[in-house]
Amino acid sequence: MHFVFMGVSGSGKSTVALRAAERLGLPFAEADAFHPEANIAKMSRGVALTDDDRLPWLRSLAAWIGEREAQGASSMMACSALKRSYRDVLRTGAPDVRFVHLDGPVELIRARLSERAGHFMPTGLLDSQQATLEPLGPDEKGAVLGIAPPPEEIVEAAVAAVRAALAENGESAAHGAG
Ligand SMILES: Nc1ncnc2c1ncn2[C@@H]1O[C@H](COP(=O)(O)OP(=O)(O)OP(=O)(O)O)[C@@H](O)[C@H]1O
Ligand SMILES: O=C(O)[C@H](O)[C@@H](O)[C@H](O)[C@H](O)CO
Repeated sequence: MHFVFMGVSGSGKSTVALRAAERLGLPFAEADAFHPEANIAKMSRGVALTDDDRLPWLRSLAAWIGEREAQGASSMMACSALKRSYRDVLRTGAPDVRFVHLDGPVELIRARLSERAGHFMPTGLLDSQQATLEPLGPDEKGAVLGIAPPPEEIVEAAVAAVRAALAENGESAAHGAG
């Protein structure tokens, strides 16, 4: 089973998913690290990516999930996955890909982004991220977590949700996808 922490830039995907993956001993991918240089350059200039910019990137992420699946491992990823069609690409990676949407008020996210240092993503792209975001549909497997609490609390909730999902499937994180 594979878990993608999704949400707009600044929603806390990297912060929460990395710590949850460490807690659960799951392999982790930071989707930002898979962007081609042209995409990073574009976002750094304050220009939003298009569907065409994102497609090869999403395919490379689906391939990463597919590799973990082939190894019999579960996995965790931090990836904006803003549109359903993007999540559809990620779902091609393995039979069971689930999403954890980190969701909260845009002004809270803007405040966090304006304080974040050393990241290529300008705060000015947040409105475009919000406009592009399509929340999970009722038929999409996953969960929504609020981002107001401190990170440790969200990590705790995420770990519990992932453990519950794995247990329902008769899997345990410690042994990968059993
Ligand atoms: N629950 C939280 N409470 C307070 N600050 C937080 C919380 N979660 C994340 N942050 C801070 O908010 C900023 C954005 O978080 P983070 O970089 O994890 O977001 P992201 O969704 O991965 O963003 P991007 O997609 O742009 O990489 C960081 O400076 C992080 O330390
Ligand atoms: O689809 C996108 O627009 C991108 O994935 C962005 O969301 C960034 O990569 C990330 O949020 C910035 O750190």
